Amino acid sequence: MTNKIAVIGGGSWATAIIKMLSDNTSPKEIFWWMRDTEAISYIKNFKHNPKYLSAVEISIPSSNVSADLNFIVDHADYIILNVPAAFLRSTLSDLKPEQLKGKKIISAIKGMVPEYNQIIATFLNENFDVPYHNILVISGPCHAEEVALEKLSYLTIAGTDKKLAAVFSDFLSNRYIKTITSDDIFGTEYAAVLKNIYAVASGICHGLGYGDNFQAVLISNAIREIKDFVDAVHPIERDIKESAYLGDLLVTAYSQFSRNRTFGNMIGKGYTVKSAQLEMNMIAEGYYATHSMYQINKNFGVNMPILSAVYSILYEKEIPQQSIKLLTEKLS
Ligand SMILES: NC(=O)C1=CN([C@@H]2O[C@H](COP(=O)(O)OP(=O)(O)OC[C@H]3O[C@@H](n4cnc5c(N)ncnc54)[C@H](O)[C@@H]3O)[C@@H](O)[C@H]2O)C=CC1
Ligand SMILES: O=C(CO)COP(=O)(O)O
Repeated sequence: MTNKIAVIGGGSWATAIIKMLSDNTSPKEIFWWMRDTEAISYIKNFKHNPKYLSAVEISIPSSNVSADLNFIVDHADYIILNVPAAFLRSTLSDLKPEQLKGKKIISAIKGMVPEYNQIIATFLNENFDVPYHNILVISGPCHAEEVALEKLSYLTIAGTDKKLAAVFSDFLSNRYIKTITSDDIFGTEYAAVLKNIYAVASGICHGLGYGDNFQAVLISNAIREIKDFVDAVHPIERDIKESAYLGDLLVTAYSQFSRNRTFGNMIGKGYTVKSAQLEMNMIAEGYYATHSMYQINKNFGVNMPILSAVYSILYEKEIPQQSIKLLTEKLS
């Protein structure tokens, strides 16, 4: 039986995932949903996504690219969700839970559904009755731009059903993608959400003129905040130095390709949130995640001074210089 895999979303990461799946040799049929009908026509005519990773050649059949979500979902056994988290609820609003019955749903999103302050696995479970054993998460330090360049990258596939994680990871691995499996679906999701916030913090500090010496202190403190939070939310044995946790924090905080760092840098340089968002054609999940995580942490009470500083800048109109100056007194 040929495995049928759908990718939902038309941005950089969705385009990179289409490339990874296409460059993997196991037999499969790939479907692709995106909302932008002009981009779909362009892909059908010229085999490239016009707005995101436009150098990547798209080799899937034209008839498998569509803006009809029902058509794409009904054709697939594996559904990879990859719209930014802020748009997930509206994207899936016409879909009924029965349509996802028995299907394996994989989140490649690193963000929280803002309407519910939920990670994607919980959102799918509570709103679409998808059992946790049918849910996987794709994470790990990996920028879409480097996938386009076929630079060696490692992805972690996390799921409560480790066998399913192994089966799915065999669809993604190829000559430049190595896959690791994990059963820590909640810790992996929360760590991926949090690292975006710390990359925003890193960008803000860079924009304010702090140097590499301070960045190293900031990121050392950030990984401790991540560890304390994920241990509080989902206390299992985990090594926070694994690439899905520490690795993803490092690449997002330091890479030239990071959307979150770029967004933070603009805030540090004095842009308003609105103008920084307008300047980017891409989505910095850390902006939305800061709000959700700040609310969630009211229940857990974990000491997270970096999260609080970023929240005060993005949502309480605090002046970045002042918030970061106060933060520097709390780091060690
Ligand atoms: N880009 C990357 O290297 C990686 C991204 N991710 C995650 O993948 C997810 C998707 O991000 P990217 O592909 O980077 O997005 P992107 O920033 O490249 O593109 C933005 C996407 O959002 C869509 N969009 C914008 N406004 C919308 C609206 N009102 N309704 C619906 N869709 C809208 C655009 O059509 C586009 O598909 C995020 O959760 C991100 O954290 C995860 C790993 C790597
Ligand atoms: O998750 C990512 C890299 O692993 C992408 O991070 P950015 O969204 O900040 O580019």
